[in-house]
Amino acid sequence: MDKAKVIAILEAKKQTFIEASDQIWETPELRFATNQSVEQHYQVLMSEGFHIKKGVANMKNAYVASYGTGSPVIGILGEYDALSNLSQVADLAEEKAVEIGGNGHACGHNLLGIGAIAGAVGVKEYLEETGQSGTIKLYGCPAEEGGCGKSYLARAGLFDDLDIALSWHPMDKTAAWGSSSLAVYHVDYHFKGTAAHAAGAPELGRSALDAAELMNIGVQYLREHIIDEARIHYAYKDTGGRSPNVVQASSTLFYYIRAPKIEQAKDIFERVNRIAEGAALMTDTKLSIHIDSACYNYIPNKTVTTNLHENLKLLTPLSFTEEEYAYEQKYFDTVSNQVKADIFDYVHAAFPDLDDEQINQLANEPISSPLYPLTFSGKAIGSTDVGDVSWIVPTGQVFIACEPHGTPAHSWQWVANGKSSVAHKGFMTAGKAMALSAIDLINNPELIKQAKKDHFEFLQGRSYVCAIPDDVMPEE
Ligand SMILES: Nc1ccc(C(=O)N[C@@H](CCC(=O)O)C(=O)O)cc1
Repeated sequence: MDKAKVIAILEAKKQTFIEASDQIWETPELRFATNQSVEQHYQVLMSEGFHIKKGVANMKNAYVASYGTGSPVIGILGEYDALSNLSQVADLAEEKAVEIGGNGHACGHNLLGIGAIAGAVGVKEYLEETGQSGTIKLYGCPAEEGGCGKSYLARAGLFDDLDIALSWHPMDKTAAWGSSSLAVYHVDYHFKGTAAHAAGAPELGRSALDAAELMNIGVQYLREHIIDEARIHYAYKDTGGRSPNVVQASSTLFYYIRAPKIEQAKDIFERVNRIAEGAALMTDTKLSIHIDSACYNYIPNKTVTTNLHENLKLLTPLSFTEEEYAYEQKYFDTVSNQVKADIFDYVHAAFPDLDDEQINQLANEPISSPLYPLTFSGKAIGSTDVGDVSWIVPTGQVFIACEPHGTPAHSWQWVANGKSSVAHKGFMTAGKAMALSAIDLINNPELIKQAKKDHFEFLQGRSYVCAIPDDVMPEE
């Protein structure tokens, strides 16, 4: 069975995938609470004859679906969680919530998970028809956003029997993913004070809200004295209530502490802890620190990533209809001139042989069509729990342009675009790329051997130890 046939089989199933992806878009769920979203996955996987193990690694909405027998064992990683406060009307080119304060699929995980399923189905069809030895395992991973679901799967050893892992992410450009990501610690800082009448007896109150504010100020001073690449952000989970006339007796801050390497993130985490202790001392409150989750930096495997790049060559440049270009144009019009200028520079750097007119043409596409050259440098984008997987097994990923050019992840534009035909094309391209690579890997044991060699060279004797303490369990 050749690659063209796998592509044709996937195209024939496109409508089923679209319905599941759109349905997940309609019910955006956070972190581990992806109850309805995972059901959409189960329906498709059951109808495709996968064997599904539900509720793995203490996460009721995590699963491993497999098909086939024997080696090699190829894993594909899927996600389906959304983000809070990013509700947005579909197909609308201005910011407008469906439900104010509601959740939204602003990172495209409705597409990500279904693209992963498409990839796994492509491999299944191939194994079925050729009768070759090989197992495809699809991992249903909740809580990529701020929960590190895959780190829990990793801690439970669920990736240990894989030869290779593959994944993808929606993006505004298409490329094999050769850059790293930031390691991150997610930490709750909880302060406990004493309530008292804020006018009548303030001297008897000890303010946990003051402690939280002082901690944030302390961290603000820390930022100058850490490495440039580090990132520290916070959200208030509890401000101690809505009554100014009560000295607030509790507060909780949720911090993300990020750096290129896990050891660097840990070092900064420990410095932030000392600032929190200082804030507790200053306010005479009690502090408790709780690691919510953590994940490693991503290590792109050279052999696997290069193979994905070769397969992307077969699937690019992406082609879109006039209607699709017009549809994406309305979002592209919301992008600032500064960002557009940055895109010009980016295209110029990636394709140095093009003249200005050609660069302008590519830079002004409302949805990006070309395959970008493969590089193993480049700035780390955010964090991802795929990082943990990449320390255990050689891992490769692709970015597929399915989002409006120049718009960032976690934006209303990504939510609005999430049920468009461009978005659907994107997950189909991703599924095909992963299926084709898996097929190459199944047919070329040498590739897998080389990928493992790269992996062990990178590790240099280090081994993966999950950064989440053993007693921390996934929490909704
Ligand atoms: N290709 C991508 C991979 C991850 C992300 C992303 O935004 N991840 C979240 C992960 C949050 C986390 O768990 O730390 C982030 O960085 O804030 C964005 C694009």
